[in-house]
Amino acid sequence: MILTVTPNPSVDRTLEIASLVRGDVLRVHTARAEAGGKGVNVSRALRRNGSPTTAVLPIGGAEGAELTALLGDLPFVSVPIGDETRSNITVTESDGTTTKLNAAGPALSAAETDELLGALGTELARGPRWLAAGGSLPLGVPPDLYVRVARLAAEHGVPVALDTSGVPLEVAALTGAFALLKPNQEELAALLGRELPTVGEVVSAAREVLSWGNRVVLVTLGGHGALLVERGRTWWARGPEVAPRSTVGAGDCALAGYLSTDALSGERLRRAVAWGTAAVSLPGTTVPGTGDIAPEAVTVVAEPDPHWVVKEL
Ligand SMILES: Nc1ncnc2c1ncn2[C@@H]1O[C@H](COP(=O)(O)OP(=O)(O)OP(=O)(O)O)[C@@H](O)[C@H]1O
Ligand SMILES: O=P(O)(O)OC[C@@]1(O)O[C@H](CO)[C@@H](O)[C@@H]1O
Repeated sequence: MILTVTPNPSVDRTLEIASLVRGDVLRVHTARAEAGGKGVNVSRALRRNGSPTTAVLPIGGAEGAELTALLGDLPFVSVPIGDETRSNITVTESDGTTTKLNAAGPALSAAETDELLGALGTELARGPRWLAAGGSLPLGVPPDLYVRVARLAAEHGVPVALDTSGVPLEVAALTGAFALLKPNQEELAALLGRELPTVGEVVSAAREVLSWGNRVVLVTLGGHGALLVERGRTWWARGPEVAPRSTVGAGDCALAGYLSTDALSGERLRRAVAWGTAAVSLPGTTVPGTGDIAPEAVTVVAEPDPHWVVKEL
């Protein structure tokens, strides 16, 4: 079983339009609402592919009631909060451009934060294979929440995969307490404070993160696939070119794909990229099922050429 925790989940509202013109009245041709937030998406992707999972999350207000309904048959444990769960807006254009407007979200009191950790502790005691924690933190929650999450998981011997950004990532990564960190290229660049335009530069940044004590870094590179960096070993995997429909949640699906198997590293990376690639072809925050995912179409290279360019400057 894979447990996930999402301190700041959302109702993801997606508006599909022809093209975005600032200041105009634009016609929406499709509108959808899905359960969102990074851990929630990891759970949704695992569930859709038959892997047992439970999501832990705070839920409040009318948006929270809608989120609960949108979770459908996903096993979850929710902690009631006084403030309202957020809605995040995505605008996708017909050329595949995705624009996202993420709300700050509710404020959580210290007692609500403790209740969330309490609920997580109860689920950790059931002995999940992994805990995947992810996303921004709600207002009022100290930036070291993921450090507390890692400590709690360590008490139960559960490895933690973390996907967050900004200060919570910096604070967490520096403790070196994570079995896996999943930054995208931008998040890793922000963490290290430098641009990472080539495979070699991404790999040395990831190695720096490993030197703090973390065990594995999975760097997602958008259309360039993903790099898996372990101590002394690196793999790069890329999927076939696809016409993106919405990139929202692709990183979460990649993480779910990685966690879904105990295969050897290169194969786990292949699965991550296959799940991520499948996600971008689907609208909104829709997660792919087995019919969408094509691991055989993914190329995996061990010890890739460090000179390959993965970001134009
Ligand atoms: N334009 C694209 N074309 C093909 N595959 C893509 C594209 N964008 C993303 N992917 C696939 O999805 C994976 C995750 O993408 P990305 O690096 O954008 O994650 P992310 O920024 O963490 O996403 P999010 O935060 O929205 O979940 C990539 O490793 C790749 O396999
Ligand atoms: O604001 P955060 O917590 O950083 O990100 C939230 C979010 O953008 O992440 C998911 C995609 O990864 C979406 O479902 C959700 O809206």
